[in-house]
Amino acid sequence: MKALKAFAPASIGNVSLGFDVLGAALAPVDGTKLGDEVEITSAESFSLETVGRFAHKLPGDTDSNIVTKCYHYFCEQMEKAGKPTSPVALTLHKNLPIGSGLGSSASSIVAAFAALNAYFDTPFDQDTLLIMMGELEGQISGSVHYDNVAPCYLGGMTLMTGSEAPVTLSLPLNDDWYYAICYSGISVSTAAARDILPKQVDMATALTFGRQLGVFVHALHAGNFDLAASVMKDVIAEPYRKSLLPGFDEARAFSEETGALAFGISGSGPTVFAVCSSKAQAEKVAAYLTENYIQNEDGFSHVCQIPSQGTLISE
Ligand SMILES: Nc1ncnc2c1ncn2[C@@H]1O[C@H](COP(=O)(O)OP(=O)(O)O)[C@@H](O)[C@H]1O
Ligand SMILES: N[C@@H](CCOP(=O)(O)O)C(=O)O
Repeated sequence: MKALKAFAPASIGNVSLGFDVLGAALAPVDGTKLGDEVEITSAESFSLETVGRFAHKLPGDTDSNIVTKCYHYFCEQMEKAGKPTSPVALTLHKNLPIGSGLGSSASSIVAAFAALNAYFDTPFDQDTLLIMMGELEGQISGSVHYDNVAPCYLGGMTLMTGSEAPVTLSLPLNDDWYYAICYSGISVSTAAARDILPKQVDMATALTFGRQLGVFVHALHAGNFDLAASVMKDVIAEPYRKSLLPGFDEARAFSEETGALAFGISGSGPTVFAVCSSKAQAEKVAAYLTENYIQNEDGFSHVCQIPSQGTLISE
């Protein structure tokens, strides 16, 4: 019987300065597997089983699970392409909290599509699959954005092109940066956190956004990481979203006092991240966040780096 699994890591959407166009995969340095996993095997009829730490927070009915929607969408696309499918049994290991800002829905979507594509002998190329992933992410959050699905699938830090081929570009990574991340334990709906944003930005904000993104990309390619860090500021979403995040200003203040290079909201929150120039500094910020930013037993902190590996397929 054919069987395989796909692990898809957590990710930071926006990375502060790139609303909807910049994202980064995350891997805890202690080896914790932070991400969802989908197992796939042949079956008489389609089924989805959900297990894992956050499975109990998923919608009760299988049809509402985004993984089921991925399966049906994948089969439709296969039919359009004149390729055969067969029923499969899926198991979703829901390890990421929902509404966390860690790309939880993206992780399930990417793991599902990657598992299906591998199981059916790679009928779709990378860009086609990314477009399918973005479509499903859009169904959940209210608008198509690739800043979680792209790094989750491909790894690294990815910049969206706005084009269909390639959908995304990989940016150079700084191996010396460590990311202290902390999920507070509360849930923030991405769709709701998008709804509170103004539909238009003023000229000054647009100019700052464009300048920062241009400088950031240049600085990474030039290996000038201090310059890159200096423009990691969110002028689009943070001013509106931080009101949803108890303890955000205090956490930023501590992070800055400790010498962190940048601090911001991961995706639509409540997870926050600090970019640190050493592992020891990231550990110090993570310890503060654990003590002061976590609100309940669902919360957690990790010291992470950005892995160059995204989704991993294994037997
Ligand atoms: N496999 C899944 N993983 C995450 N969310 C799912 C899944 N299936 C369905 N959902 C629903 O999709 C929505 C995801 O909310 P969202 O705020 O976008 O989460 P996140 O920001 O963590 O991706 C929730 O209403 C959740 O119940
Ligand atoms: N660019 C999106 C990212 C949402 O990330 P999530 O992890 O909160 O789903 C946004 O900022 O709305």
